[in-house]
Amino acid sequence: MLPSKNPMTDGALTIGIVGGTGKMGRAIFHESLNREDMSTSLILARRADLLEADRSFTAADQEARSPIQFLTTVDKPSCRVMIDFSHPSMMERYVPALLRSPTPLVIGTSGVRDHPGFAGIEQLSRYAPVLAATNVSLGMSILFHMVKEISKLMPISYHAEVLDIHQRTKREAPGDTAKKLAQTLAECRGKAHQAEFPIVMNGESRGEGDLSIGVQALRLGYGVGEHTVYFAGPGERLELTHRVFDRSILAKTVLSAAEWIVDQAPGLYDMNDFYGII
Ligand SMILES: NC(=O)C1=CN([C@@H]2O[C@H](COP(=O)(O)OP(=O)(O)OC[C@H]3O[C@@H](n4cnc5c(N)ncnc54)[C@H](OP(=O)(O)O)[C@@H]3O)[C@@H](O)[C@H]2O)C=CC1
Ligand SMILES: O=C(O)C1=N[C@H](C(=O)O)C[C@H](O)C1
Repeated sequence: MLPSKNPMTDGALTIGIVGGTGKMGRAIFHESLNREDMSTSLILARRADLLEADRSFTAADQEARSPIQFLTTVDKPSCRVMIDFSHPSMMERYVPALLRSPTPLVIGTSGVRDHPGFAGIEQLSRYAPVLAATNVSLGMSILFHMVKEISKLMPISYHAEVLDIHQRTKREAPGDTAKKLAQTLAECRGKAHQAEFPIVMNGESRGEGDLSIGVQALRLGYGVGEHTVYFAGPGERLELTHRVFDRSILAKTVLSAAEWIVDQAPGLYDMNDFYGII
């Protein structure tokens, strides 16, 4: 059931944010304040009391067009679309409610596909549209497209590697994007050359003819995210790098994606569907 009408939020898309205390959760919330056509109606966190005590949230709540619910578990989704950038363990705190009242979802949290809770997300996608986005950047969707095309042209003898650089505090190492880049390389190179390209982590020593694709992660500093795909052969190396400089760009894209997903039919979507990239 959708939330009841409120004259202050009529016409505005109400969003719920999972992981309100996190870097992305905060960025999404603050971007939503710049959108006349959106309103945050609920924020889910492990410690909802911390959010209520946080002046940046309470001040915004007072100015908001309608009150924000600060929750540790969702019983009934008081939002038109839910947005999750948090930790896979958070799924159990809101997915049952979304299944009871089918609600569109944008989920960008790393590691969710390897978590048992993802079965609930797949179930939800039978009744509501779900966007599961490993990486929301346009440049990254284009990089995946380029990697597929280059894999068709690159000789089998050229080595391919992936480097993932993120802020020191990022939990996953390597992250989902790096793993997916390596999987895409393995599949596309495998198809082009009718051969097996195993994926290895942490750059163990390998022979020249070894076809494996290495994935390395550096966790340092305070930036956002950077991924490089390397192809190296005799006397040359091709490097394709994607860098994100500003988390607010990611947050703006997430809000556009939330706006898009509510108009889709039930199903499981990815960022290529949003950007229209084949
Ligand atoms: N798809 C994409 O394009 C992007 C995806 N991401 C992904 O989104 C997620 C959040 O990123 P970011 O905001 O930078 O991360 P932060 O570490 O800043 O925030 C993590 C959030 O998850 C919550 N959380 C709940 N349970 C746990 C737990 N067991 N361990 C750790 N955190 C927990 C934290 O709550 P508490 O405050 O209580 O610890 C916090 O709200 C990550 O998985 C990241 O990889 C990030 C950027 C872009
Ligand atoms: O934690 C982050 O910041 C990011 N995580 C995602 C990942 O590792 O795939 C996407 C992006 O790189 C930002």
